[in-house]
Amino acid sequence: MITIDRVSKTKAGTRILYDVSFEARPGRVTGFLGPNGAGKTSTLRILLGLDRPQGGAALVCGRPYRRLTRPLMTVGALLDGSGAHRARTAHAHLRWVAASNGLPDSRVDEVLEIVGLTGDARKRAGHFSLGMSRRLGLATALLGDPEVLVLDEPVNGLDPAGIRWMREFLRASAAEGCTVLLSSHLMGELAETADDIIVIDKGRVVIQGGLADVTGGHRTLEDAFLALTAAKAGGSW
Ligand SMILES: Nc1ncnc2c1ncn2[C@@H]1O[C@H](COP(=O)(O)OP(=O)(O)OP(=O)(O)O)[C@@H](O)[C@H]1O
Repeated sequence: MITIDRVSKTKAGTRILYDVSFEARPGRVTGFLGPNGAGKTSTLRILLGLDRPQGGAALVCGRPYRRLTRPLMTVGALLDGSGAHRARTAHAHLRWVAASNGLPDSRVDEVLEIVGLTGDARKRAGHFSLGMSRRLGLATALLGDPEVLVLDEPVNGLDPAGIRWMREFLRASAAEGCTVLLSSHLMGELAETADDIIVIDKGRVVIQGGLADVTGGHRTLEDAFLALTAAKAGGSW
């Protein structure tokens, strides 16, 4: 369960989040959608304890990230890049993260297998393609077998087969009871993957609900999105 409760944030003297509130529930994929600069990454960074809000609370399983006793076993996060040092192999990176979180080495081979990187495990992260880096980032997020997944633009850099694989993986995770929250620019992709949608624009949630409710009387999620946000004015999307 993820709870974002009236989160506000000011950066460099400018308000970037205004009382943002929503929930992402277990067993569902929740899509977090918004134009460039809407506040998606800022919200996810607060949720993951990388930034502090000026007001409100962001909770994972009822607690702020910083108060989780074993964060990697509660929430797996995929933000920019893989998080691995360029000179480290995928296997060495994962072993290092596993060891520093008290997780067994055996889990490293399991997550490499899940994300399809077993054959590339001994390659250096610096030699990985963008898509391979996303897979390594996801493998790291999965090390603790967390019940919550938070992913910022997870299909960025993936080829069509990779996109389909990611979609199926996220749907299967939700089917097993995980809470999955992902941001994406790709409305078609979100419409295929998400059960619930939150649309944020200029730091404010403009609509949230089940995919069918948000799409409402519009033909597609993209039409609904364009009608709801400044992007319809040929803006920043
Ligand atoms: N360090 C910072 N200092 C000042 N302003 C910032 C900083 N980081 C982000 N912002 C501003 O906060 C707003 C929200 O940015 P954020 O990155 O959260 O948006 P986003 O929805 O993730 O956008 P994108 O889809 O382009 O990644 C933007 O107006 C951005 O310029």
